[in-house]
Amino acid sequence: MNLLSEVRALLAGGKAKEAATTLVQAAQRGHSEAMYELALWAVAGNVIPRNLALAYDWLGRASEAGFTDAALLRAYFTAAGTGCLPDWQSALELLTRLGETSEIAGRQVEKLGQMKMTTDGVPLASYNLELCSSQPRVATCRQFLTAAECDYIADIGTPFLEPSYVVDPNTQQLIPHPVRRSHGAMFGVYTEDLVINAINRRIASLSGTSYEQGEPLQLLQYERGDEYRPHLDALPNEPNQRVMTVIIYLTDGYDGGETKFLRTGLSFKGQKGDALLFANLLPDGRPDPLSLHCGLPVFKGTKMIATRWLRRSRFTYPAPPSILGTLPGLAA
Ligand SMILES: O=C(O)CCC(=O)C(=O)O
Ligand SMILES: [Fe+2]
Repeated sequence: MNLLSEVRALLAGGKAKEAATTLVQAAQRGHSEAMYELALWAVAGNVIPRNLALAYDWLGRASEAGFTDAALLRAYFTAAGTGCLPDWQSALELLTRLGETSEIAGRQVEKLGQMKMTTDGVPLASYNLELCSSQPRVATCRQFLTAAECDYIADIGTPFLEPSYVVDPNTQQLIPHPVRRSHGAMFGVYTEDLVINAINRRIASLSGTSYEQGEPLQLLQYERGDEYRPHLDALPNEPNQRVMTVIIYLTDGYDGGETKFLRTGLSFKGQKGDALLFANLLPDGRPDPLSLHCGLPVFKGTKMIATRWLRRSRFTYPAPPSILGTLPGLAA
């Protein structure tokens, strides 16, 4: 059995401490895959406590040991400021060096080279916003992304698409999502990259928010008959509310599938690359009932969108409770 299989078997057998100890010892011996795995554990936080700085450190060691996946993730962490201070320039340098041998990195470097931004990753763009409605505030920005950028999001996210299901709180079984019939994927910590990060920065600049306020970019795919039934994007009893939503249309040429605000009648169907922005809250911070909207059923073709929900302040997923209280062998 190889080392990671052994670690996983220990974990599955309820021996979390032994699993973590084995992993840490292998990482300390210079086993690059173990270093990478340890970094992933430190991000996930379900076995050992979440520790992003530690994850960043182990990603660094794994990349020095020549592990490309670790180097790619480290470049992204460097750009996003995950476990370190954000440093776009260094991230791009890391990625460019990786691009000499890694096709994935090379493609990212090429895409980034086509974007207008400062050396610090600040987008250099002016946006032509057209107001569609003032209550709720809805605006569009035509050709917010290029066709190539839309294709990139769809390409990178497609392998992660899953049917939209939720866990039934009563039975703990997976059941179809009550509001959405579609396939979805999230660009989280492991799947966001510098290109998606740069797009998220552009979304922040378009919406006048900071990059940190965004939830992970979501990819949604609707085939014939799929839809997003009427809903509010604002969450019940949430102090860090979703103040705004940005939807980018990644495909066009499908029938049906308009985004519709049911209480005002406003309906929008973006062309590939267009963005729709809307406010979800009333001036007093409560969810705005007029922001009730849906994605109407698709009749023909495939609709793909990218959605980013923007919070009032910095958004981070809370760390899950971890099985172990400390990281064996490395605890201070
Ligand atoms: O599919 C659409 O047009 C709407 C999507 C939506 O409401 C959302 O992502 O929050
Ligand atoms: Fe929505």
